[in-house]
Amino acid sequence: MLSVEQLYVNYGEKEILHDVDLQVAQEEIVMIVGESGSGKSTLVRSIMGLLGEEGHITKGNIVFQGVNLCQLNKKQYRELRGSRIAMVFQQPESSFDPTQTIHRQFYEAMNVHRKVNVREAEQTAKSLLGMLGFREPETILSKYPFELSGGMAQRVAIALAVVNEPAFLLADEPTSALDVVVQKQTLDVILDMRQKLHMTMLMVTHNMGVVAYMADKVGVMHHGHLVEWGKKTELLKNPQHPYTRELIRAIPTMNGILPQYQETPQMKGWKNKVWYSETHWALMA
Ligand SMILES: Nc1ncnc2c1ncn2[C@@H]1O[C@H](COP(=O)(O)OP(=O)(O)OP(=O)(O)O)[C@@H](O)[C@H]1O
Repeated sequence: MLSVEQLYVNYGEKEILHDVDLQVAQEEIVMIVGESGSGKSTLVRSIMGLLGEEGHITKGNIVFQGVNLCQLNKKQYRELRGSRIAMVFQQPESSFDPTQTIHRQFYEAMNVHRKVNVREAEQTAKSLLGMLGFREPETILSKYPFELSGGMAQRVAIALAVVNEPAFLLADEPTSALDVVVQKQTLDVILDMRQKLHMTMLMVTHNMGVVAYMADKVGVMHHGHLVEWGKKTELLKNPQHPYTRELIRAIPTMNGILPQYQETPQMKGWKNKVWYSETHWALMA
């Protein structure tokens, strides 16, 4: 589905990403962890084609569904964003126009990619918001972004990101600005969306608890290098790189021992999922 091949990225003269290689298969959730400044957001921005004036790919390829994204022009990239690849940001405000109602934002997000009428946009938005657990979606649609709480706004931002049913969703720390309870609800919503819309995902987090909860594969970034890459279960049980060991040791648990995986009935059909009690979750957030 997506393959990052020997990617080197600079901001100006400074090399930020060095020889990054990873593959994301259909419907997989890949999580990228690493300390602040290790290059996680730069990797996501490279995939989205949003490196800005200073940033550029100096070497390597990003291949999505057989197309080399590094060869797209700005117009082609714009067409891809929001339709086949979408993004959820850390701050939900980044996804909204503060001067428009939520309904208008759904309408415009859909209209960029295909002609829809207001009623059709409303129906789609209501159905998505319903899926995301809003009991009265029409009330949400009539609101302005500032009228939503942080947790509500992030769920609406997720709905807006997936309104055109993208094949691939990128998320840069989508829950770190939220409180612990809302964090878990939001992550569950993302898992639910993945299942309902058959999306593939790459998500950045600094939280190993989140990785343990929902990743299939994990990449660990350190000083712009992808120092470890593999299936979550293997990586958590048998980390190879000293930095990964450090990250895992830092997961707070009640007894200081890495929690054991438990297969539960809720996980039926969800390969490699890890279940934690609410208490455990709160401790790890
Ligand atoms: N627009 C920019 N211009 C110049 N340097 C930048 C720019 N954006 C990021 N950098 C630098 O690139 C490096 C990687 O930053 P990046 O934001 O990708 O790291 P990160 O792992 O996402 O960090 P965080 O977890 O704090 O968001 C850092 O040294 C940062 O200072």
